[in-house]
Amino acid sequence: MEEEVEPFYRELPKVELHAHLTGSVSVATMKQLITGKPHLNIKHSMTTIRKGQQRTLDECFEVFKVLHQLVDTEEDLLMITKAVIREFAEDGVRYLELRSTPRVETKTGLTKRRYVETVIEAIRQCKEEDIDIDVRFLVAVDRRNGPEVALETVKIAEDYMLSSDGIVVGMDLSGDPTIGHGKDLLPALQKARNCGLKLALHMSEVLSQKEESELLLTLPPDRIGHGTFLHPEVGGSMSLVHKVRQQNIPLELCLTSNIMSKTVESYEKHHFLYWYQLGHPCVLCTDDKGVFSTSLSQEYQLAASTFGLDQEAVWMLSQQAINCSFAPEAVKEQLQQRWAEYKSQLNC
Ligand SMILES: CNc1ncnc2c1ncn2[C@@H]1O[C@H](COP(=O)(O)O)[C@@H](O)[C@H]1O
Ligand SMILES: [Zn+2]
Repeated sequence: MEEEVEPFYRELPKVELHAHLTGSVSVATMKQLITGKPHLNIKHSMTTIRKGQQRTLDECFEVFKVLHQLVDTEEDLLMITKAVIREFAEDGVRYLELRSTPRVETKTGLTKRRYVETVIEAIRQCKEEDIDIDVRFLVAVDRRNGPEVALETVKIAEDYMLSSDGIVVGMDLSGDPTIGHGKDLLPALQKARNCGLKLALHMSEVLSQKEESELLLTLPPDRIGHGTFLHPEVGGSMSLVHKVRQQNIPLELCLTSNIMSKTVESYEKHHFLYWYQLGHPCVLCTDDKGVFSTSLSQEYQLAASTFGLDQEAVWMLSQQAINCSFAPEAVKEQLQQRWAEYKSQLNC
């Protein structure tokens, strides 16, 4: 898979803004985890969806349950986080926002706070090891767990935003989109926003979420994950499109994820084209690079070949992502400079 990506896409500096930690665990790391826990009797086919294969979104959430069994100690969590960061860096990602849902594992003593602290520790260690990537953390709310857990998670995120030297920058809303309703989570998300946490919310990943998306847009979120069914041609509405455009809310678009989990029929029919043609900020992302056997450079290459983007256009797409990030302004400026240097080297 990796060899299929042309050097231009690998060398292109990239910003990854939508990556779920557990879903980003690579095949090599999964092998290591599976070998270390033979009693779980987990087979490889249960953790990765290979190229050309598809699963329903429901089946994808079953895969996450298996992965969570494999990652149940602080040690595992530290190891996978560092491996995922290294892999993104090797793929040319220079700025990464990782998101993950804090979990409790009573058997091993893992608590939600230790979970967050361990991810932060892994990010710090990578920095000390001089891995060439700036990593931030979005604390995730799993929608299936309801309003109380959401409020508890906001409190945790707020505490670490204040004590992590800028590593925790925001929150994510994710989880099975067919379970729970955004209206119950609105107070928690409002609270997060009010205390200065940025919001990246999965919205309209499935068709039935029109009303919920209207409601979430009142916050408003700082970025939208997927937004597959926002526009009227696929069952969304002009009102949703207007609100997203008016507020200039960037979309995090994950081509392979949507095709493999069958919410989009084919690459050609991906809603990237709709929003890109409107000139709306679109950021290419991987979602779950391990589960969906992809990489960010591969996603850029796929977008370019599917929608006929030349190198200049691909470059602009990658550069535009800097401004959509939750990095402080000074960091954005540094990244812009780096991008400009790369551009003169690549001559595109
Ligand atoms: C495929 N589309 C998707 N839609 C919605 N939520 C998703 C997702 N892919 C991943 N997640 C969310 O990320 C968790 C795994 O990473 P963490 O354990 O948090 O690191 C999943 O349990 C789910 O809540
Ligand atoms: Zn996602």
